[in-house]
Amino acid sequence: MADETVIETRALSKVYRDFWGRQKVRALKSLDLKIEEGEVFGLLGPNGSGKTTTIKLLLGLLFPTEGQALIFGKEATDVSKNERIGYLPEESYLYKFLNADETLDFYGRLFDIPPEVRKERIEKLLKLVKIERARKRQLREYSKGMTRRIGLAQALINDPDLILLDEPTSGLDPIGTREMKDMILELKAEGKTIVMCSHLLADVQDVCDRIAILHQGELKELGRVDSLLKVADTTQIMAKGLSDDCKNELRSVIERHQGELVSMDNPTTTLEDLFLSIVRDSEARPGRRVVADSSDDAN
Ligand SMILES: Nc1ncnc2c1ncn2[C@@H]1O[C@H](COP(=O)(O)OP(=O)(O)OP(=O)(O)O)[C@@H](O)[C@H]1O
Repeated sequence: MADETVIETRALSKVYRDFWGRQKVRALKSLDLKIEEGEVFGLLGPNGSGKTTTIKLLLGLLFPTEGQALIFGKEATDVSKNERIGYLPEESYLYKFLNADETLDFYGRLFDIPPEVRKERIEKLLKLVKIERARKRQLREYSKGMTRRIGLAQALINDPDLILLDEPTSGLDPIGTREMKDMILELKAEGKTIVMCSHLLADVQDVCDRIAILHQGELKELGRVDSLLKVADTTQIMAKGLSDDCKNELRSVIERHQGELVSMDNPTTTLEDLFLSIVRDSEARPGRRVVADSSDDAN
């Protein structure tokens, strides 16, 4: 990793002006950022914090008011860098009367990809986004999850080295979300660099190596997810098959060493894992139902 700096911003700033050129909003204030090859990078922040503005500046869709945005060492406004970029906007505007094959073929032609390479790439992408079986259906019949997946395939048609994803999991159910996260990790394993912005913090935590948190156009935090989330002065031990005697002994060892036992519990799984295992189980054993037990009801 870290062979090439894919994105570098230097004091990148954006002021939106109104029709008469008067200053309206300082959307981004002096952003300094470096994103290296092979990273999955998350851009976080509340509504209006400057995430979309940053993405648009990186894509060269907006001109900075001050500062610089460099992509693969070139100015973001240099169109030649577009060949190495894939972009999934929050809403994909694809032609609803084309099917998946036709859609990918259309975008492949826009990039001047030779027919043989195009054919091979379309096969690979339909497999990656798992819509091979629906490839001949018009996009207007697609569910939200399928629409998001074909949007991703479209963003990848030029085999980009850098992929920008705007809210990749928004509106997806937990299964669609898990699949999208797995696809992001697959792309990372292929060596792609990925920048995503999202409000869904658990999704960001699952896939991102590093994050930046923006607030009111300013960078407030930047770092590796694992180190930012590490609770420095607490030790977690996970063990299986401990007897009550052993647990008591552990308690007294901690006491003897002047430590404070915060908890000694059975760990809980995540709601995502629980949901996915229930759906998988239901697919494997259709017709099985849970009869509500009054003790499980909320009081
Ligand atoms: N074209 C524009 N003209 C004027 N102001 C704009 C324009 N686009 C965005 N803004 C303002 O710039 C600020 C940053 O907006 P931006 O869309 O970058 O935020 P965001 O973090 O992507 O928000 P969200 O999470 O809601 O998508 C906001 O105050 C917004 O109102």
